Amino acid sequence: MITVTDALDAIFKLVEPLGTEDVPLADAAGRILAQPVTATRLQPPFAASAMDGYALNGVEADPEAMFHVIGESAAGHGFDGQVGPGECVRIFTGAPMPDGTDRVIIQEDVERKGDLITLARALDKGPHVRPAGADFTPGDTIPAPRILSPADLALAAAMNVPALTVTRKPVVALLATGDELVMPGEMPGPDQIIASNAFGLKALIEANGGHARMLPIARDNAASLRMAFDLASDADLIVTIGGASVGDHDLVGDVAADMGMEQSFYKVLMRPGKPLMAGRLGDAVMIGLPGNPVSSMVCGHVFLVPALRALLGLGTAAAPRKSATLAAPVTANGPREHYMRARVDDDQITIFDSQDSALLSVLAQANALAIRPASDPARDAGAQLDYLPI
Ligand SMILES: Nc1nc2c(c(=O)[nH]1)N[C@H]1C(S)=C(S)[C@@H](COP(=O)(O)OP(=O)(O)OC[C@H]3O[C@@H](n4cnc5c(N)ncnc54)[C@H](O)[C@@H]3O)O[C@H]1N2
Ligand code: MOO
Repeated sequence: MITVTDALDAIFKLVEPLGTEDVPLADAAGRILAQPVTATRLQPPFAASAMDGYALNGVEADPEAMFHVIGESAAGHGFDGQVGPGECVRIFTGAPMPDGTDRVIIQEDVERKGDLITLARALDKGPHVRPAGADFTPGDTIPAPRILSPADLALAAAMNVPALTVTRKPVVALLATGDELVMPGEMPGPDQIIASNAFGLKALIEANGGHARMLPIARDNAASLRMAFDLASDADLIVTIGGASVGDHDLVGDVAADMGMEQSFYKVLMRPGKPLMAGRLGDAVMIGLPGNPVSSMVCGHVFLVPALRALLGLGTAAAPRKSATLAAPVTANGPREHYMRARVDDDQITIFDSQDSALLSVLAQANALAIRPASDPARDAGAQLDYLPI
């Protein structure tokens, strides 16, 4: 058995960042920017008013001074002329500042009669002008790689870049295995249960930039498993669920090996998740998850999400950990790194009593996986403990 760190490194060795594609801005949210975006223009492209009011030369802006209104500058329709001493231009937010002006007096500080304005005795500070290029100038970039946020897309749009080069979405084939499984909504036989794992994993994959494709459930025989593997041959990542352990009906490893899977490792010093396997099958990376529902989700957080990030060109790093204060003492841990369902509230971590890897209800209450290192000694309440937010 290998450690979690060695298993993750072995998975990273199997994974290469995927190629790129161009997508329109409107479809780019959450995608991974693969090439930096570079501005070729100024924003704003001219000095612009930040308020509705009157543009004038700031040195003349004395309390109660009077000015002639000689024109108007609105957003999309600037004022072409020159503004001289004693003159001003009616101006609106976003409009170009006319030549000869450098300050906007907000209209609340102005009394207007016909074409004459009088400034108030006490003036708002101003100048309420956004200099040309205040937001960005040619050559400014949105660096890559990054997960495109709503703000990034608005910025790229302002830079007049209509399409972005992003990393192709990893296609993940999810292959549930087991004679006991039926799909949600079907009528299970007396010895059957509902296939749940692929739904949690699909959500996890898609929240992390992948495209998950659920294959039909494979039965516990070689022919059915082979057929399912064949359906997965175009995937970047094949994720099997179940059939990974040592029982007579656990055939995933054998069938994959018969189909040419080059195994990288099998069995990891962790709890839950011990029977994890990984390797290369044709052009795809294969990760074989244990079938116990919580084991498959824990391995999803610990291995699948970092593998997706590596495929997306976001680097090779373990899922980021945080730390919190133990709310209650814990006993010594065994020889496997233990990922324990827990809740973190106000920086206090409470580990649930029940840690059976079949209990999804406990997972659904958890917002963290507390991490007990292998052979970690007993710890008192108040000690710090690492966890993965989930
Ligand atoms: N003698 C030993 N037995 C077991 C060992 C061991 O080391 N020696 N390891 C145990 C551990 S740890 C795990 S984890 C399980 C993993 O076994 P498999 O990967 O072979 O999983 P299955 O036997 O197929 O299923 C286990 C459990 O999970 C249910 N399951 C499977 N797939 C799904 C699904 N898609 N949705 C919902 N539930 C699923 C399945 O019905 C079983 O109850 O092996 C231990 N045994
Ligand atoms: O490792 Mo199993 O995944 O403990 O339940």
